[in-house]
Amino acid sequence: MVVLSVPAEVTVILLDIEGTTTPIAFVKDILFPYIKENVKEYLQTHWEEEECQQDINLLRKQAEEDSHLDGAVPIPAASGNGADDLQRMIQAVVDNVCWQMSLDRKTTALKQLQGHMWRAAFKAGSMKAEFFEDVVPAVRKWREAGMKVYIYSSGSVEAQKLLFGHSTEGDILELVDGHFDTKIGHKVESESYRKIASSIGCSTNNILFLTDVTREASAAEEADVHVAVVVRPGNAGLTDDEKTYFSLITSFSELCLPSST
Ligand SMILES: CSCCC(=O)C(=O)COP(=O)(O)O
Ligand SMILES: [Mg+2]
Repeated sequence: MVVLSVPAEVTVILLDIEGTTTPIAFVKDILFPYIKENVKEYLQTHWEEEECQQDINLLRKQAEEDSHLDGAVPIPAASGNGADDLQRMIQAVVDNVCWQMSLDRKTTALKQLQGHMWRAAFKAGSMKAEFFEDVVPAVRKWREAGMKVYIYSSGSVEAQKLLFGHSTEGDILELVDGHFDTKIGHKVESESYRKIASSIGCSTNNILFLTDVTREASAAEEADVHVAVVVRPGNAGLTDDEKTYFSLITSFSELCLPSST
């Protein structure tokens, strides 16, 4: 088995979700279709609720920022014109969500609404999150060895907790020391990794970040975070240069901690 030695200064392992702990297929074939199929009904049912109104306000703000983009869908403010007005707004939100999802955008606004929508399905037990089989045993081992384990995903912290709390491996939320999402910054910006280190209370070089996306790995590395790119079935292919440049792993079991034999 190929082994990647974890540098001695590493005390924190920071994990991406989609393509790293969890198959991209689970996200693309289960989580995202659920949103597309249910968003209209969800908005009709929850429109008056404060949480839903906050989500819509955030989406409207994002739509304003996106107005220069090709195909962007604006979300009008209420004109106070009764039921027709409401249906027009709901349709605009649906169209905006579908447009963002067609581009796999990682905006905080989209991710927040998605997290709130998945809540019902996870809590009802009709959806269970998938993890690669090496993930749970490796994370347990790292924690036993004294490592802290954090998550950094574009999915909202609330959505992350749903996945870890309702997985095919059971409730594995206790295996995670903390969660970060795009509220701390985007994953392709190196400043996000400095902020994460500061929030954890460590130096950036105490962190090892595992991700499937090389742009995220480069941003982390620019902040002096150690990185390894995770190669999983269904992940996007890497160029020859990327394969040469980055440390690659295909399973968490390939990581060898400093004290391990
Ligand atoms: C954790 S929520 C489900 C996945 C998701 O919406 C997403 O955007 C995952 O992105 P990641 O940063 O984990 O690759
Ligand atoms: Mg990912």
